[in-house]
Amino acid sequence: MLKNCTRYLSPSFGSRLYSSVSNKSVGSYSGVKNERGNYIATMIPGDGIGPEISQSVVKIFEAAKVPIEWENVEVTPVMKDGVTSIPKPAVDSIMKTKIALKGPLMTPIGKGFVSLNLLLRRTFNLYANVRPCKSIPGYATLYDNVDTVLIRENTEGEYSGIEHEVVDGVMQSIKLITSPASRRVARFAFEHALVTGRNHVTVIHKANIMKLSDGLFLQACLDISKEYPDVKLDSVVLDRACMQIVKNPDVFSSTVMVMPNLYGDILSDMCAGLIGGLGLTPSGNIGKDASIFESVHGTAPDIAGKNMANPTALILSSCMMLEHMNLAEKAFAIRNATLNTIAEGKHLTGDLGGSATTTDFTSAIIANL
Ligand SMILES: NC(=O)C1=CN([C@@H]2O[C@H](COP(=O)(O)OP(=O)(O)OC[C@H]3O[C@@H](n4cnc5c(N)ncnc54)[C@H](O)[C@@H]3O)[C@@H](O)[C@H]2O)C=CC1
Ligand SMILES: O=C(O)CCC(=O)C(=O)O
Repeated sequence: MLKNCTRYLSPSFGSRLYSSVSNKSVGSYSGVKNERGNYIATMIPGDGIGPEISQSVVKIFEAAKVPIEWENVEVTPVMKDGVTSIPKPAVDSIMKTKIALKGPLMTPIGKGFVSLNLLLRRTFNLYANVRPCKSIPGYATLYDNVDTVLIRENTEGEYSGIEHEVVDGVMQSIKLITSPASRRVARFAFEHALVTGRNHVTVIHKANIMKLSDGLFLQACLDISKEYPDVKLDSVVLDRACMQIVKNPDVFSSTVMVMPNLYGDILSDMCAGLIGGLGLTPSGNIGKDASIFESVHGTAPDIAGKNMANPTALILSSCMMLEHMNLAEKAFAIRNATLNTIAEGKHLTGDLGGSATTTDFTSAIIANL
């Protein structure tokens, strides 16, 4: 059922297997090369720092001779029958290519159009959001042993977007949890645990308080675990998990955490903080028919347009994308060059305490390829 798992071992950085599962029924890439021997991938440059960091990936892919041609599309809010939608050229491109790299998209706070990031995930049924977070050798933080893999349900939960005013001064947001969505993300987590050799799944929940919704999520994981007798299952309530991760992240370094949507969003930013910040953490939104890879961070409006952004998170996301496309050698080369550049410490961007520009850092990675 599963392809053999290859661990990508780097002499300097050890295993950093970020790739998603390869079981077709759970989500794998099915694109084909064109007549020039290249795959076509959709590029959504995004807002804020998005165009700067996506340009960095484009340059690195060119230098590394990655067999990919980009199809650039913009994602801006368009109204269709009174509902916010994704522009048709973007939808058509992803339907065709089945794979995309996405810069961050801005969402207005407390008003305005719905999140286009969430809309993309729902439009393509990208039900599992894989967010790995691993300490960067040579970049010292309080911790040198972070190695977490977090899988977030990506289509419902607190992010269903069902909100209304009950009466003046009383608002209600619905947290929607369904058995099918919980079971499919649980199955993804078990498949991921198998292919990465972690062989352990930890459900993060608040079923002590949200007995029905989180209770259903937890039960779905328990049910699916019966199909995976070789994978250990346990569960931890969210608050305790947060305390344990900041006290000793190693506790979670041999398990795959799976959780409802909002918990995954918050915990993954917290994990990013343990290794040096949001400039460093990648993610993959995986679906059966398409997948979109993106940084965990947002548009960083405070530094946008200043050539100051750290492109590492998007570069590592692009490496996850390459692994998903079975281009593991290219992923290995680019990831190593990026991590080597950080470890050398000569061309660090401002978020890591340096003064290099995005373009300086990118050139240093290319020199290290
Ligand atoms: N998946 C996506 O596209 C996401 C989009 N957003 C959106 O982004 C906008 C801004 O959100 P914020 O809350 O300000 O979060 P943010 O992640 O954009 O920024 C938080 C802080 O981290 C820094 N930062 C983030 N990425 C960085 C990078 N690559 N290099 C250096 N520094 C970096 C920023 O400068 C800022 O100080 C909002 O509209 C939000 O809705 C937020 C998170 C994810
Ligand atoms: O869509 C947004 O603006 C924020 C989304 C976000 O933080 C996430 O779910 O990763």
